[in-house]
Amino acid sequence: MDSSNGERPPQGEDAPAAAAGSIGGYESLHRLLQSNLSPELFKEASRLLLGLNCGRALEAISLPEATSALAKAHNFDVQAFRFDADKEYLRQPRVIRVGLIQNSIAIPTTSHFADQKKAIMEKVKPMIDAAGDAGVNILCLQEAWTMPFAFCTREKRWCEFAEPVDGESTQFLQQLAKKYNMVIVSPILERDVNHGEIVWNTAVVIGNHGNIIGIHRKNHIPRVGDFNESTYYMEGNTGHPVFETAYGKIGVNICYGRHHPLNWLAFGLNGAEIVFNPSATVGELSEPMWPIEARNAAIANSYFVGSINRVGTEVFPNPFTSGDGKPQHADFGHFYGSSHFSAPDASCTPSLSRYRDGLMISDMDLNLCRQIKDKWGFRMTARYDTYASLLSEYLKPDFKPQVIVDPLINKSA
Ligand SMILES: NC(=O)NCCC(=O)O
Repeated sequence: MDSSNGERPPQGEDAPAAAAGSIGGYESLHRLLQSNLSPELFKEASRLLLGLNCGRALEAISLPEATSALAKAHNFDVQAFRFDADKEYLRQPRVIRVGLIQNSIAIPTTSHFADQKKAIMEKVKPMIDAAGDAGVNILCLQEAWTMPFAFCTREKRWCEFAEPVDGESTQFLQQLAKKYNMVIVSPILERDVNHGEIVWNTAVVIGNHGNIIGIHRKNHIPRVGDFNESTYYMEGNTGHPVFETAYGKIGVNICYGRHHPLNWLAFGLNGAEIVFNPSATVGELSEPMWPIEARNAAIANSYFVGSINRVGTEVFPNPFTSGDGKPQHADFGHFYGSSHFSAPDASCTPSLSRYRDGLMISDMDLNLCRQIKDKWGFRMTARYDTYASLLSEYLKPDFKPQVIVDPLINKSA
């Protein structure tokens, strides 16, 4: 199974020199296995790693020539797959096409801020065009896509990248949303002009008519490693909205929210059929978690998840520390890309490149969500009443954990 429609650089030993961020010269674990295992063993490994959809390996789908040509001209990875659902007697299939874009920044972080933003927008534009040419219905960009992920620095000057909800990047995407009849989820640094000009980490959801459907603000703000984001913005105040779009019901769980199962649950309870997880995270911190958390959320909540992570290493003008004893440094480490989709039936796509820009496309029959709810009954068997009473007790200052102590605990045998 190789779904690459773009021009792929040589892999493994054929790679001229292992590209920074590659896995020994390979763009992804999937491609490493594909190149080094026999076809039979690769099939078995893929079955175990990616699961099966309707009893079969996920099929790659072919894309229009225009999409492949853009991928080749702008050197981005493009992959495309199809999640099926069973045929139903009473409902028609609800197949939609969904896209995820991952990218590196375009010019050094020392450049003029206006130039940096412009260069990123110019870089991402052909990828959005490629998605539009491929007939993508819903597209999601990465977290804070208009800027370098400068929150490691704690320097306040990066707040200048913040924009009002209807600002420059939204206007840019509104035109494209209209042109391609596409819903676009745009995660930005938001400047809340009506509330003291404070800053939020926000996803703007743009409808396929170019209208702003609404926003969601990141619920969980990290305080881990160099992710010093609490210096810039507070925990979001928008709850867990689900946006009913022309193509399906979507939610946005921004980055660090993926470590919180109740955050995922809340989007599910509000009826999401797809939850996007636009992220910015680095290999040393989170890579072992990356393929697990989103996939688990898709399984536990019977919805699709689209996971997106930026790529590359962003070096900042001034070195910084984060109070963790590490020597001062000027970058976060490598953002490992690896964007992918997970489905409610536990299947998932391979990941995009670990170091190149990329566009992941997947067709998905949203009927799968209810079919999996009916099959596994997770909603029916959940004990929301007991969780709710535990949580309300837990919130009380005099909460006592329900622990039953073995009266013989200190008695020698
Ligand atoms: N952007 C962000 O919230 N990153 C935190 C690190 C992580 O969750 O892996």
